[in-house]
Amino acid sequence: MEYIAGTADFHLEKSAVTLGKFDGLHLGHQLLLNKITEQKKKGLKAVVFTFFYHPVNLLSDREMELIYTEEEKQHILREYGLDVMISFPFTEETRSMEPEKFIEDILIHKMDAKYIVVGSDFCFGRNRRGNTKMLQEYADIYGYELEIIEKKTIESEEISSSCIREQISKGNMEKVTKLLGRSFSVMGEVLHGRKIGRTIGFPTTNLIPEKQKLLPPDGVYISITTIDGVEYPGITNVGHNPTVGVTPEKRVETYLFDYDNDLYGKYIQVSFLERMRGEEVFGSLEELKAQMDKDLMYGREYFKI
Ligand SMILES: Cc1cc2nc3c(=O)[nH]c(=O)nc-3n(C[C@H](O)[C@H](O)[C@H](O)COP(=O)(O)O)c2cc1C
Ligand SMILES: Nc1ncnc2c1ncn2[C@@H]1O[C@H](COP(=O)(O)OP(=O)(O)OP(=O)(O)O)[C@@H](O)[C@H]1O
Repeated sequence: MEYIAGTADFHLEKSAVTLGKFDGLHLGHQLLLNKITEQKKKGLKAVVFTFFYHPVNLLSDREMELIYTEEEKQHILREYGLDVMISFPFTEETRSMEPEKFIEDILIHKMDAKYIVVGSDFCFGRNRRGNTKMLQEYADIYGYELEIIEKKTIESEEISSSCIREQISKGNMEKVTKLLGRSFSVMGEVLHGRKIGRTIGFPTTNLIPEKQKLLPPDGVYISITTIDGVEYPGITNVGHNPTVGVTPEKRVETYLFDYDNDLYGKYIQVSFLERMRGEEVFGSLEELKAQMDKDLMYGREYFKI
């Protein structure tokens, strides 16, 4: 998959495009992604057009937390069979672009769009004036086919990135899995920890997620870790390890059942299945170990292993 980021200087030929923020790549988004990958049969390139936001949201000045980082999004889109991911700079200039100009300059001239699919509430351009009606009006003029998808719902609730972010923040991981159509995960390179874990019989893989990455509340989770395409069950702690001295950054630490190879430097994916408990401060390492033994038993029962 080609990744075009941070530049408005690109040119594609014959593309099938979907547009939006696509944070989470949830079940609703997947409907659109399936539509554009279907167009590959007709010789079109499957392209996802997203905006790259600065860590600080231009509109609210608050730091935005995202379900997936840019890098994670790329991994998932590659798995879905996309040809191109565009991460277009979201600047003052882009934000104030008239929607007609966006269609002409970006969709037609830069992307040569022959097929466009968006959700029914999709808005774009200055003051979000561009919408599906406008895209339809220009379809014949520029010769593209437009498909509009009704918002996907689950139990009469609309699926959106914002509602998924809310559920992640509450630690409702089973609900998150339902809405995403896959478990929420953190991907990254395994870093060296303080090597205390192994002294109490719990060696762990350490990930330090980017600041922008939204995480579920600190605590312990049932997890599955994917390493080189193979899935390993385990239990994961999210937090600052207060018992052994608070770490400066938040960590995602996983104890894998029945795995004892060296993982330092490997790129892994840790998926969160169920929240077990909050992160606690124990009086000693022995007390922490006793609780981790209980976590381990619960985890083994969960996976029936
Ligand atoms: C399943 C699990 C549960 C954990 N629970 C806690 C906890 O409740 N409180 C805490 O301070 N640390 C907790 N930790 C983190 C441990 O403090 C940490 O794994 C240990 O200090 C080893 O860190 P190291 O990898 O840097 O050596 C937990 C870790 C795991 C894997
Ligand atoms: N539930 C859904 N069903 C079908 N299409 C959707 C759904 N949610 C979003 N889309 C479409 O997917 C594209 C990307 O959506 P986008 O990520 O911008 O919005 P969102 O998922 O609703 O997130 P937010 O909650 O931040 O508004 C848009 O074309 C949008 O209309």
